[in-house]
Amino acid sequence: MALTLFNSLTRAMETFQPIDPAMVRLYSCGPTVYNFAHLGNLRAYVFTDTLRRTLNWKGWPTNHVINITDVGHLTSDADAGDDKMEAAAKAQARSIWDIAAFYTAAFKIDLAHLNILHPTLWSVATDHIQDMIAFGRTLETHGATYELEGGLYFDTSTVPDYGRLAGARPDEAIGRIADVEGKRHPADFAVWRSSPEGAQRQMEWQSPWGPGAPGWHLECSVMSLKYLGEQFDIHTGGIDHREIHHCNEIAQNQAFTGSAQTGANIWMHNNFLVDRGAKMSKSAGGFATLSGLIERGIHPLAYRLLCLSAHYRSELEFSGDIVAASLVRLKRLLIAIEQLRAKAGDLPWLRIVREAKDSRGADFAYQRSVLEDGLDKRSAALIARFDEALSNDLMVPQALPLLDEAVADKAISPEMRLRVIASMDLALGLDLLAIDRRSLSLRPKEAAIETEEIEALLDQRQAARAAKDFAASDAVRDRLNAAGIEVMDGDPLRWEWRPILS
Ligand SMILES: Nc1ncnc2c1ncn2[C@@H]1O[C@H](COP(=O)(O)OP(=O)(O)OP(=O)(O)O)[C@@H](O)[C@H]1O
Ligand SMILES: [Zn+2]
Repeated sequence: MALTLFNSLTRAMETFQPIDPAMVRLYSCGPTVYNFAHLGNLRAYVFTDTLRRTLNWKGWPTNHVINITDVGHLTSDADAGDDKMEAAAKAQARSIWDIAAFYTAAFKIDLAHLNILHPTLWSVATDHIQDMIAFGRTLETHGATYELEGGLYFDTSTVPDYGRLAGARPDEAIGRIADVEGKRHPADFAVWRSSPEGAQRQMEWQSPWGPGAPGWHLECSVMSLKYLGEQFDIHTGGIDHREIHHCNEIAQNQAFTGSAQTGANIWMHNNFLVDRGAKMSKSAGGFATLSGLIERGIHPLAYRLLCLSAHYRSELEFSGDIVAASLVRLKRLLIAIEQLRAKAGDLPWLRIVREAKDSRGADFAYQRSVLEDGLDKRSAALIARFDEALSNDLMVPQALPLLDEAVADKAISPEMRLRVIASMDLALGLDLLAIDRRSLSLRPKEAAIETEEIEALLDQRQAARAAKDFAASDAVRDRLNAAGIEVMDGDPLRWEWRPILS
């Protein structure tokens, strides 16, 4: 089935046609590593991972590059303020290199918790300074820049359709500030920022424009070009990047190549995770992190499931209750899968499912051929409907219920149902055959009770209810509540509990 994707550039659904079907080239804007990623940032990478897994599931190998921004991202995307890395280093009295190494490692741990596959390549901005300088020189020789005291600036009037991605009219300033003396147009931006006279930055390099550091937009243009070529298939990022960062990348790409090509055929943007109770911003501080969720007893894959429950182009609301509900949904799924596994016996194909985790961009054709070989008609129909949902601009919320259908369809043998689930999970990444209900039950750090005790009390409560001793069953519930555990009874599969989050 053809894959249709929404292209932010044309604002239309397009049939995906890879430039080279033997290797789809995909670039994702990576994190700025000056702090822990917040849950909103991580939604962007669950989206990217779902896209990449979908491509692999549909038979395309991907060369997937994610960058690490360890220099150049200013506190305002609109080209003003301090470098986020410099500011964090100052605030924490640590070296930038320390900060970058620490938060890069923390980011990769978050991704592993979310079962996000490693890209083919991590590219670190500070490893590419000379490439960036060379790129800037070319922009200069192509007449796309001008020099100011603050550094080398890109002249946005030199590209004919500047801001097309943002959907802005050429006479609109797209919310820029013109506080840099001599800037010709508010939208012009720094390609290279010179170090201010007398003030040495922790991170600075010699350049034809004096000592300084690259602009944030330059990094992505340079690294995508270096590893994926002048025109590649798909570029991803959060919706906030559509307005400035990606417009500027495109402008640089066009000035560099001297063509109207934007750098990527398809530009895709995930919408935001919003928390009505708190600001989802690294710079603002006080944000929700994945490790924070884990400490409160929420398994990270419950957060992944929450991300998958909304289409990537819709806003997704976050709250303690919503993610706790997602944990219950995942638990129910795992209980049902456990029961299927008990009936199915040995699953010799599990090994290849595990190995898919190290794929680094390889397609899943082999894994799928093993899993789907000899499927009966009903199972094949489920897979076909799953394919249809994913192929419709990654309509994962419509694909998820098919997992439940696969679990429940008694007309299909348990072993075959499990193979269908395993194939679907290659694209969904919920790790359904690697974790079980028990591994999902993380005891909240603050909880005054051990998991075994919770389970034992639940059994007691179930027995009391069966014996119609409601006073005893209520007493157990109250005890659990007091320890920060909410009891959900009446579940036909098994009584459950979840941490009280709000
Ligand atoms: N609330 C959110 N929901 C979804 N994606 C988001 C959200 N906030 C940021 N993103 C995306 O997360 C990715 C990583 O962003 P990055 O590390 O550059 O964050 P940042 O801009 O420094 O953080 P912040 O803006 O929160 O201070 C980007 O693709 C960005 O668009
Ligand atoms: Zn970028």
